[in-house]
Amino acid sequence: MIRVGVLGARGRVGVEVCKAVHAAADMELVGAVDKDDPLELLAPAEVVVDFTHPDVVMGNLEWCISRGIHPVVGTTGFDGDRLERVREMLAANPGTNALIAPNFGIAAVLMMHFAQQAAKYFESVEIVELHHPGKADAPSGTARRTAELVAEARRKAGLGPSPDATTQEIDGARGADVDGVHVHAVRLAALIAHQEVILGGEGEVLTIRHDTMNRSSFTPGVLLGVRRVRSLPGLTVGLDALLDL
Ligand SMILES: NC(=O)C1=CN([C@@H]2O[C@H](COP(=O)(O)OP(=O)(O)OC[C@H]3O[C@@H](n4cnc5c(N)ncnc54)[C@H](OP(=O)(O)O)[C@@H]3O)[C@@H](O)[C@H]2O)C=CC1
Ligand SMILES: O=C(O)C1=N[C@H](C(=O)O)C[C@H](O)C1
Repeated sequence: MIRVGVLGARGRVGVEVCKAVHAAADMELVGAVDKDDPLELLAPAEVVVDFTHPDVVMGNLEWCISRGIHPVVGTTGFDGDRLERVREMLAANPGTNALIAPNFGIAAVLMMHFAQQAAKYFESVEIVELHHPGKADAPSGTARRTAELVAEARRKAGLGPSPDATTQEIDGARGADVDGVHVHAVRLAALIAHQEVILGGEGEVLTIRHDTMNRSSFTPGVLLGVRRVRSLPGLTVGLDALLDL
């Protein structure tokens, strides 16, 4: 049995993760912690799943890693600096591993992978992510990671920036520039999490779209991460590394 703790246990995703861990035959839910609960409740855990908030996740990681607990992190807001700090924490605590994935949905991971594969064939690419209005970070972690993957593929293919003649603009009209890829963030009541990667070439447009229909969609990926994190040395970023793509 894997002893699992959950941080953000009363949140939109945390509730689903607790249910999934509880139902898994090879896992025991040993601690379910939310805001203002003592982290010490997680002390019996081997693996802690974090779906909290970008403002608090680094402190949670420090607490877990310094105790030899392997974190599986869905919370977003990670940039290169944050990932480097996690690597340093892990280096100071050998034998402890961490998995940080901007999206645990299998279809979402495939959408990112397909976008990366397609990128080299198109002159233009932009990303539109659409989320519920309760989301703290923009652009989403998924959009940020997709933009990085697409940008890497374009660089490898020798492609320059997507063509764009804009010389006059209201601030933000062209979205955020993530590694040279324009990313647009929509926040709208009734949505959960959605993304379109729009690729344009010679007389053709390819749209790769992903829709999250409910938050239980994240749990198979989270459980896979919980099962694997103890044997993945150091820091693993993205669920794709576990999916034999
Ligand atoms: N990687 C992935 O697949 C996915 C990632 N996410 C990300 O996960 C994060 C959480 O999303 P979501 O569940 O929608 O958010 P919610 O706000 O619904 O849940 C977060 C929960 O964490 C609690 N919390 C806040 N601070 C702490 C703390 N210090 N310790 C413990 N719990 C705390 C919140 O309490 P309170 O409300 O009182 O502040 C809340 O109950 C976001 O960053 C989101 O982008 C979301 C979906 C999928
Ligand atoms: O906040 C959310 O809801 C989600 N966050 C993640 C992200 O920022 O990419 C994953 C998914 O989009 C849902």
